Amino acid sequence: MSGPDAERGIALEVSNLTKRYGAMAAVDDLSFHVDTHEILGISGPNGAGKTTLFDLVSGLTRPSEGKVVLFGEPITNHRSEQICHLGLARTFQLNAVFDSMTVEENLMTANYFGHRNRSFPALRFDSHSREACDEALEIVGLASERKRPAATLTGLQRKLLMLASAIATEPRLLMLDEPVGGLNKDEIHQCAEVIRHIRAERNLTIVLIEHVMSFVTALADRVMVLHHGAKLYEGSIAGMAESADVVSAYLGSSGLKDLQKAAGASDVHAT
Ligand SMILES: Nc1ncnc2c1ncn2[C@@H]1O[C@H](COP(=O)(O)OP(=O)(O)OP(=O)(O)O)[C@@H](O)[C@H]1O
Repeated sequence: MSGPDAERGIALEVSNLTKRYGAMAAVDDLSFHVDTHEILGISGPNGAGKTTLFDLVSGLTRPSEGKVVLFGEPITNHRSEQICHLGLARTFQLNAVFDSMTVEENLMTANYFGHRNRSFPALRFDSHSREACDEALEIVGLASERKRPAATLTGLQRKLLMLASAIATEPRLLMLDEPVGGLNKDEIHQCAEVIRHIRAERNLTIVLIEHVMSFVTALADRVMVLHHGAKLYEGSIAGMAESADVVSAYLGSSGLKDLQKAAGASDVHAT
């Protein structure tokens, strides 16, 4: 770590970030920061700009304006693989694993290309990639599936493989885009436990986008709600339920009930 942000214990600092598509700002002059070892939950209505924000921070999309600093290092306009090598890994809403590879090949490939620069694009797995693969398999509970082709995994296992692939790059900041979308209640609980375990084991900072309130309340230290690309709310989960703006633009009365129920009934707590 280097630079003033690192000294202040800030993992990610986003300043005045904007992404315009024609006349529409998908992300609109957004500023926030994430402390090291914090879990920040991001919610908001469909089309609020959550995934675009992840794309901007992880280097998949270039910003129109603004600045992104990762562990004290400016990364605005860096390429995604450079950002990954600096310690930021992300997952995607939809399946993003190599179906034709086995589980362990997926993970060794993630480590091989995601951990450091490879000038020669050939797959020659070394002992470091094998160790990173073993550890990632263990941490998400997929060790018994290591030889299976990824295409044969269940929906939950594919989500866990995507998570393990991100872990295999040995990140310091993990960004998860709707990690439990499409999963049932038990699977959501299982994923929350895995993520809690990962944070504790790896001392990670995590930013997660999720609509499932039971999951957000189980894990997040703090939440930010986006609307039309801008910040509608930032603060505690309890405060989110009390924000008239959040209730009217996002939660509605049924979402508010879900949030209150989840906050009251959560049996998985952030460490
Ligand atoms: N490449 C693009 N070209 C034009 N418009 C885009 C592009 N990518 C995103 N948008 C628009 O930007 C806005 C924000 O989209 P984004 O996917 O970031 O929202 P989101 O909050 O992640 O939504 P969801 O919860 O449905 O995933 C939407 O209006 C979307 O249509």
